Formats: sequence, structure tokens, C-alpha cells
Amino acid sequence: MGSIVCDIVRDAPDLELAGVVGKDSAGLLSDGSVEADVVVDFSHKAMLADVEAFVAQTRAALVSGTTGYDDGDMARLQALSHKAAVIHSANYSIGVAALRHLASHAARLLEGFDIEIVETHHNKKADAPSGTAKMLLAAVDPEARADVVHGREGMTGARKPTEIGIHAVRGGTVAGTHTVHFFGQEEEVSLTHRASSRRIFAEGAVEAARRIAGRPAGMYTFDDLLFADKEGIR
Ligand SMILES: NC(=O)C1=CN([C@@H]2O[C@H](COP(=O)(O)OP(=O)(O)OC[C@H]3O[C@@H](n4cnc5c(N)ncnc54)[C@H](OP(=O)(O)O)[C@@H]3O)[C@@H](O)[C@H]2O)C=CC1
Ligand SMILES: O=C(O)C1=N[C@H](C(=O)O)C[C@H](O)C1
Repeated sequence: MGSIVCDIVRDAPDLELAGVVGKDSAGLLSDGSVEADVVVDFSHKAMLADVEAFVAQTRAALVSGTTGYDDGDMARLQALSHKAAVIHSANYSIGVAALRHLASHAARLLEGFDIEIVETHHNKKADAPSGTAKMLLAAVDPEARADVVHGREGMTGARKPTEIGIHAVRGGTVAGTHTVHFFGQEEEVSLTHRASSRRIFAEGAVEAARRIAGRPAGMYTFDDLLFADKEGIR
């Protein structure tokens, strides 16, 4: 993802690539050799401390796309947002931004339907389930009432109506497919987003960088930046 973001920034006349940091060059973040208005982070939770320190020190805005964060990591981003403008989204495609709203709406309309979320990704993906699957879970179960089930090995007895299943499939070069199934009595509604390339995520993150640059400290959402002109969405 980092390389694709760099390619997009290099080709954009309105943007300048201030520096590139990987696992072996994280020190660049603390030695003052990078000056930036915005940091775009697609890395690993192991990099969070370095990113956090850089943003806290420089007050650069942060566009974070890294997944696999736990509640403690998210709380650290929240705290960081008191010092700088921060956005974290598990998915920077406009299609998934829309899917989140559609799934939330469907869950409210299809009360009593069994919900299962299936995500499919390439064989190099390091975390499971995907951050997007977790985001879709929050959209269909905002009060976190469901019993979340990851796979059903060893299960005895029928599926409980209170369950939501989340299933991760890995293979090949799949850029990212997410389906939210709603199963009713003799009918099914399923909502699918299929990414044909990873570039869509990078394009979305760069657009988020453009829109968050120069904003006051605070926690922003992709909806805030993307759908600000769409009434009733946020
Ligand atoms: N929000 C979104 O829209 C999207 C989010 N993602 C998320 O972005 C993150 C990166 O994905 P992707 O680019 O495919 O991953 P890669 O494995 O290709 O790249 C990971 C990057 O993180 C760096 N890194 C730093 N510390 C570690 C560590 N301890 N272990 C592994 N890597 C480390 C690597 O550095 P080095 O180069 O030095 O090895 C590398 O630059 C993932 O969390 C993924 O889920 C992915 C796509 C879209
Ligand atoms: O690792 C990936 O590739 C992706 N990760 C994100 C996630 O975990 O949801 C977004 C996208 O699906 C691609």
C-alpha cells in the first residue's frame, strides 16, 4: 500500500512526497529528517509508537489505514487526536464507505434475519478478520449486542439467533471482497463490495490526506471528509 500511495503522490501536481519510512527506517520519524503536513500510514501495529511520537511532536495530520489495532491502540489514536487532526479508516474505498451505510440500513429493515459477514483477501494479508469486516460488524450491530462467532469448528447445536458469524478466506491476489449476508425464511439479501485493485484504497487515502491537511486537531471519519456535502450521511 505504501508504494502505491507514494506513486500517486509523486504523480500529483498538488502534493509533495516528504519522506518514506519502512520497518527498517522508522528512526527517520524521530530524528527530524522528515517534515510533513500529513502522514499516511499503511503499516503494522508495531509501527504505531513511532507514528504516534512523530505526530505528537510535529502536529502533522495523520491518515491511518493500518488494521489489526485493538481497543487500546484505537484509544491511543483518540488521545493523539487532541494534538493533531487524525483519521483512521479500515477501508478508504468509496464503495465500502457506501456499503457501511447500506448494511446498517438493511440491518434495521431486516430485523430477525441471520447476519453473516464474509471477507476474502490475498494470501499475504497479516491480520484476520479484516478491519473492514469489523467495521461492517459495527454497522449492523452498533450496540455490540450480538454473539460474534469466528468460524464454527467444534460447534454443537444450531446457530443461535443472537449470533453474527465472521469468516475470513485467504488466497491468491484478491484485493479485498466483503459480503454481508442477511438470511431470512426462504430468502436472502446479500451486499457485496469487490475491490478490483488495491489502488482504490490508496487513492482514497491520498484524497483523505488532501482534505484533512490544515484542519484543527480532532478525530475525523472518512464520512466527514467524503460525504460532508451529502445531507443525512455521517
Ligand atoms: N484502510 C485501507 O483502506 C487498507 C488498509 N490496509 C492495511 O494496511 C496495512 C498494510 O498493508 P500492506 O501494505 O498490504 O502490507 P505490507 O506487508 O505489504 O506492508 C507493511 C508495511 O509495514 C511495515 N512494517 C513496519 N513494521 C512492521 C512489522 N512489525 N511487521 C510487518 N510490517 C511492518 C513494512 O515495512 P518494510 O517495508 O520495511 O518491510 C511495510 O512497509 C495492513 O494493516 C492492511 O490491513 C491495506 C489495504 C487497504
Ligand atoms: O490487507 C488488505 O489487503 C486490506 N486490508 C483492509 C482491511 O483489513 O479491511 C482493507 C482492504 O480490504 C484490504
